[in-house]
Amino acid sequence: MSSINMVNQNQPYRTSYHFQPQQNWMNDPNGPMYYKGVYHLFYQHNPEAATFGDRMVWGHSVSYDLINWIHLNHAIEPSEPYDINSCWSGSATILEGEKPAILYTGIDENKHQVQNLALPKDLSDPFLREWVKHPQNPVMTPPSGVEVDNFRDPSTAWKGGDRKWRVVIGAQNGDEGKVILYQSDDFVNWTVDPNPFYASDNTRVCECPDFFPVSINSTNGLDTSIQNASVRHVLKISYLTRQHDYYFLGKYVSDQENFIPDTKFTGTSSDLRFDYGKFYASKSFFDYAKNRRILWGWVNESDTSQDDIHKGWAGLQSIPRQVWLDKSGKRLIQWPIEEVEKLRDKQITITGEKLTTGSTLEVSGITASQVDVDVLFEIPELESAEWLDPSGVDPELLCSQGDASISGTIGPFGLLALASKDLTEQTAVYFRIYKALNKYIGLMCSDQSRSSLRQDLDKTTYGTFFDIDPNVKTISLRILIDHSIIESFGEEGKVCITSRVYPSLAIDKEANLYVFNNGIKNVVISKLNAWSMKQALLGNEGHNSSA
Ligand SMILES: OC[C@H]1O[C@@](CO)(OC[C@@]2(O[C@H]3O[C@H](CO)[C@@H](O)[C@H](O)[C@H]3O)O[C@H](CO)[C@@H](O)[C@@H]2O)[C@@H](O)[C@@H]1O
Repeated sequence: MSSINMVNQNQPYRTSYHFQPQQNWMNDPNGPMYYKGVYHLFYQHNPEAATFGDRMVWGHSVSYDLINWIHLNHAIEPSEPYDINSCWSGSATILEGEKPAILYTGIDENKHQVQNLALPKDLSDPFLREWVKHPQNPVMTPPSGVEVDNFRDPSTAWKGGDRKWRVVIGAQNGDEGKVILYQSDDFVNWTVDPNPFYASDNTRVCECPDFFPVSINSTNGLDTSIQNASVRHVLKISYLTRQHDYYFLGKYVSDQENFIPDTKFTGTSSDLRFDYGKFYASKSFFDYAKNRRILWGWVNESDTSQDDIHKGWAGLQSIPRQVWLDKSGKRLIQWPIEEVEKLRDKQITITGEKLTTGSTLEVSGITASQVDVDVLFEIPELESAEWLDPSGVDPELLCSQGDASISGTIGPFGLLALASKDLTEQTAVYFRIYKALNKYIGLMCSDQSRSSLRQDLDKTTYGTFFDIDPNVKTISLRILIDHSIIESFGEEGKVCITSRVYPSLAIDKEANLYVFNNGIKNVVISKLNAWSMKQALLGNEGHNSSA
């Protein structure tokens, strides 16, 4: 077994079970799919440097379980006039006869954005190592009313009732952001629909649109082409100007090419997001091996570009998340795929522990820099929650104004992740509970302000509201900690917050984990399980090495 990871020497911030290339820059997940027993992840990669580059390629890795990965050669690289200045994001579609196809954005010789088609050279190779660019490329060029340098990121295609293929592409015209629809009989010749599939004023370009159906009565995923009256659809847009992934639930009528979102984009905290921290340019795929829809997202850096150059790498992918429609029909639920649990090692359990005001309890005996924690808090005195009218209140601002040390009636309570022994460094992921008109609401915060003694980092505090079921009087929190990333899932995946942190003291064995309650009222740890996490395997073909 040879170690081939060139940049993993003395690197406390490199992850153990989150996907990253061996070195250099990575951004968007591209073309995830399942083919002949193998999961494929392609990704935006600059093989030359730890910064975004002007010759972006499609990195390619394969896995049997979405956790342990084998790195392959680049799948798609600039080579032709239609992609000579970069191969940008795109998606995979499985065509009839189980034939995968990739549509990707090429930056052409004039720096215009065009869409290109690539097909596998050898369908009998489950790793799909080689890809052939189609002779008719580019298969789409910027249509009228779309800026030539803002026409990108084709989605996975789906079939309508008329058996024609459809695909959506992100675009911009002036201040207007657009998602435009193309149709094709053969996947090569595409016709633009004159009406935008979706448009939003004052947003500028809609990057990486993703469009998929969700079941109204099951957590199972659905094939992107499903034709069924009892499904809802999700349109996700990555708004460049905000650097967040927003989604809209709605109704799709394929014969009218019409998507009717339940809500409009407001630019306020009431818009639905996959994640209220760092999570961008996400992409989902239907895993027909396990009948589920899986979502990947790019989690970018909070350290400086100079730091990235020094480390020799930048950018992570989230743990793949299974995604389905909440019973309320009003939002999506996301949960780390079950396979991540294979990495669980030593386990610590705490049950029935009362947390009085000001208490801090260490969760010892696990590797706190590399851990999966699942905790259920009981709130015995829910009725005593403070009053809050959430309308017009920005939850992120609320989280940053009152940090984890400031008492409320119920909360703040939660976890202190990647904390130093003296608590001068800590990332607090916590809740506050409020009473609103006819309901209780939770505020979930991830406070990075004390995550590091270093000053030159992005330490933005994140936050979001969610509804609480008053009959249950419990709140759950699952967090995946992996050296420089913390992925937090509140209330069984109703709300997610991902952060990147670069502690200077709380690294490796010096990292600690605590449960705390700074609220006036007691809360109870109904059950806490924490597992040290093993390293995932990540290596080049023919080699094995740890992530
Ligand atoms: O890799 C290109 C694909 O990535 C997307 C979405 O993430 O566009 C990314 C984008 O931003 C990159 O460049 C910025 C510098 O120009 C840099 O600050 C950022 O960190 C990079 O991710 O690339 C273009 C061009 O630079 C910019 O407009 C985008 O925001 C996707 O749309 C592309 O297909």
